[in-house]
Amino acid sequence: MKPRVQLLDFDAARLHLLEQASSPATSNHPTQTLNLLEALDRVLAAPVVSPINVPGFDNSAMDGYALNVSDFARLPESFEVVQRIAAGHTGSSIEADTAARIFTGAPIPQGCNAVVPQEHTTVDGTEVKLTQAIEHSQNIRRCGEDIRAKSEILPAGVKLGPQHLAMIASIGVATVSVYAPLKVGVFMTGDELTELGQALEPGGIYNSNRYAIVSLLTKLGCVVNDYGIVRDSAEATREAFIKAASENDVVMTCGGVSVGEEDHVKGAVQALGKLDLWQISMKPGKPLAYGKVGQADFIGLPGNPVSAFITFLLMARPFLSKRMGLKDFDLKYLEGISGFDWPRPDGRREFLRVARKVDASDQTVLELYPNQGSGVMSSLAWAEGLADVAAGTKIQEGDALRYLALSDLLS
Ligand SMILES: Nc1nc2c(c(=O)[nH]1)N[C@H]1C(S)=C(S)[C@@H](COP(=O)(O)OP(=O)(O)OC[C@H]3O[C@@H](n4cnc5c(N)ncnc54)[C@H](O)[C@@H]3O)O[C@H]1N2
Ligand code: MOO
Repeated sequence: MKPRVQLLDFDAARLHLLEQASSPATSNHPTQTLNLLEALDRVLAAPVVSPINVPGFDNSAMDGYALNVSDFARLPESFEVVQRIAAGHTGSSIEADTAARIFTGAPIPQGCNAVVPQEHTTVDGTEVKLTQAIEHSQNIRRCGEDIRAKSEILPAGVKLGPQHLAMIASIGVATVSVYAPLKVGVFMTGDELTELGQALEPGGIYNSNRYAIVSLLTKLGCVVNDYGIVRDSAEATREAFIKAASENDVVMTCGGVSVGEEDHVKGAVQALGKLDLWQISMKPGKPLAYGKVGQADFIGLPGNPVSAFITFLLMARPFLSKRMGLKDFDLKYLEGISGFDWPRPDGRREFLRVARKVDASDQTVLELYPNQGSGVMSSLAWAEGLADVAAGTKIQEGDALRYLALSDLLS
């Protein structure tokens, strides 16, 4: 009998994988200069420094009256309105105990030390009376209170979302330096795989993982080169690797990493490069493999559809994110409570497909999908999270349970 293979600890394998992920700054990955709207979802390659203050001048936060109050302890009966300042226009200095009609965003005139919203006033001709107490500096947005000139507003490694683009636009910067996307060559292995549009032969299945992996990579911001289906032969697998490794930063395969004699992926990697990791204590996803083929990183996902998806999210995604230069690449756990019993745990760490409910005391209760099989994609389509159950650990309803939100993993 062959000795039982020692599986690699999930965290140790994950950390090892992350250590192998060279950041684009150290690997001289090319950068691009893009206009802001083209840079959505791209990774900043250099910090953004503001040339200006934002706001660029003290301005009103309200439609109302800009006051020059000489003594906040002894307010005059009323203030005379001596000028009108709209946004985009500048006023002139206002004298003690006079006011300017002012609008949101308009520059605060010299002498003004408080703005009252118009709802807190009564107006009689050119006189404005206050109906509520006021404080020094109220409703004045100060120059530079959002962004200081010469300050770094975003570090390298930020994935540019709409909020970042707006912030960069507010300092008048029209272009940013981002990393060129990572090129990932993908192929699926298996004689049973059938492309959509073709009739299924006996024993055939549709190549559904292609749609998972290509879209997961695209969503992450990678350029995907899809090499299609590679038949179960050592030669075809080697040829596919040689081509994909010469044309991409990373080669990702799916299937053919288990122990059967039709599993040619590992052998091809060992022949052409180096197999660094294989067989991890996780369920689903045990046969996940990592290595190098030429200059390219190799990630071998298992063929079972749920295993491929989950190993992508938990292992490949953090690796690729770090490789893409993202500073925020690791898993983010949330706390919940089990809504189920798990009396027969596996010897591997398990990632269970769960949905979230909020109970009467506002706690997140995790409900289990009944079929946790590695081929059951309905479990993932239904799920909102992956509950993390330590190897060999029984769970009882009501126990604390950490989980990863799919909305985060798929963002
Ligand atoms: N004797 C053993 N058998 C298996 C072991 C083991 O340790 N000993 N491990 C099992 C585990 S765990 C997994 S996960 C799978 C993974 O195997 P492979 O990565 O080699 O994948 P395949 O054998 O090629 O396929 C597995 C399964 O997935 C289907 N598949 C494959 N590619 C696709 C695709 N592109 N789209 C949809 N479905 C796909 C394939 O038809 C198989 O049903 O191995 C276990 N076996
Ligand atoms: O690890 Mo496999 O993913 O159990 O089916």
